[in-house]
Amino acid sequence: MTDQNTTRGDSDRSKTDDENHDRWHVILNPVSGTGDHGAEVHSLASERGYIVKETESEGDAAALAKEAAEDGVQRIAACGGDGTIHQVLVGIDRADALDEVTFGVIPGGTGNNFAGNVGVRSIEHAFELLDGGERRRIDLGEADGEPFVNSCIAGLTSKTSSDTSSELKERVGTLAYVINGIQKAATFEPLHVAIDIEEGQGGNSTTWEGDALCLLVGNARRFTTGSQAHVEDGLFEVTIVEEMPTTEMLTEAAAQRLFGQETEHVTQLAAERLDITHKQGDGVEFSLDGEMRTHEQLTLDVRPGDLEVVVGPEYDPVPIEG
Ligand SMILES: Nc1ncnc2c1ncn2[C@@H]1O[C@H](COP(=O)(O)OP(=O)(O)OP(=O)(O)O)[C@@H](O)[C@H]1O
Repeated sequence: MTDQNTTRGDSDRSKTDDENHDRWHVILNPVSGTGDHGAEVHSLASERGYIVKETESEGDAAALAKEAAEDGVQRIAACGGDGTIHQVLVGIDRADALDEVTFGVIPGGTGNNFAGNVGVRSIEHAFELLDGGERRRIDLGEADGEPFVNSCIAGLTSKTSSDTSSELKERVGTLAYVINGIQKAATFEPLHVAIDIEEGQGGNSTTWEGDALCLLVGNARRFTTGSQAHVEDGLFEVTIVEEMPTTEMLTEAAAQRLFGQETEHVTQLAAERLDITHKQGDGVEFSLDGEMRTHEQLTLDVRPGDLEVVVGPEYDPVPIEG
C-alpha cells in the first residue's frame, strides 16, 4: 500500500488530527478500469489538499478504509470500479464507522454502475462534488454481515452480469442477463433453492421454492425498465427467474419488455429480508457488487439509510418509470 499525502510539506505536518479527519481521504485502485486514471486523481487531490492512498494488491482497499475509519477519518472516497467501492465500504463497516463517515465515489472502473446510480459522471465531476455536493442517506444491503450497495446476484448470470452489454439490457431488460449467460454456458445446473421473503412495510412473508435460473436482488441498481431499485425506501427489488425452456425465454423477455410486468416464469417483488437456502449440491455462488462469494445459506437484509454518500445533481432515488 502506498501512502501518499499529496500535499504533505513541512507546514502540513503540523495540521491537527481534527483537520486531517475533515480532509477527504481517497482510496485509489490504480489498476481498475483502463488503469490510466492515477495521475489525474493525484493532481485533483493535490490541488485540494486531499490525502490519496493507493492499493497495491487485492484486499488493500478494505484494509486502508478500515485503518482510516479507525483513525477517525470522516470523509472517505473510493476511486475505482464497483469492486473497489464494495471493498472500501466493507473496510468502513469493519471499523463500525458507517455512522460517522461520509462516503464519496470517484469513477475509475469499467462499468462504474454505482457512480452512475448516484449521479457522478466523471473523475473531475466527482472532485467537484466532494468539495460541496449534496449528501444523501441511502440504503445498504447486507449479506450475512457483508455490506453491498448495488446488488446481490446468484445463478446463471452471477459471473456474467457485469459484462452484459448495456444495449442488450436496454432491449430486453432482466432476461438480457440470462440470455448472455446462456451464450456463455451451454449447460447450466439451475439453483435448487427455497427463499423465505419478508416483503416489509406491513407486507406478507412468502416462500418461493423451486429451480431458479437466477436471483437478482437490487439495492441501487437498474435491472429492467419497470423494475429498478429505489435506494432510499428500505427495500430490495427482487427478481427470480425460474428455469424454463430456452425457447420460452425470448417470449418472456419480449413480454417483460412490452408490458413491464411479471410473466409466468419471472417473479418480481420488493422485500426487506430474504433467507436463501440451497437445497441440493454445493454452495451457491453469489456476486456481491461483482465480488464472488459462496454460501450454502444466505440471509440478506436491508440497512435503511446506513450510508451517507455524496451525490450529483442528476441523482434521483426514485426509479425511472416506463
Ligand atoms: N493494486 C492492485 N493490484 C491488483 N489488483 C487490485 C489492486 N487494487 C485493487 N485490485 C483489485 O482490482 C479488482 C477490480 O477492481 P474494480 O471492480 O474496482 O474495477 P473494474 O472491474 O475495472 O470496474 P467495474 O467494477 O466498474 O466494472 C478488485 O477485485 C480489487 O481487489
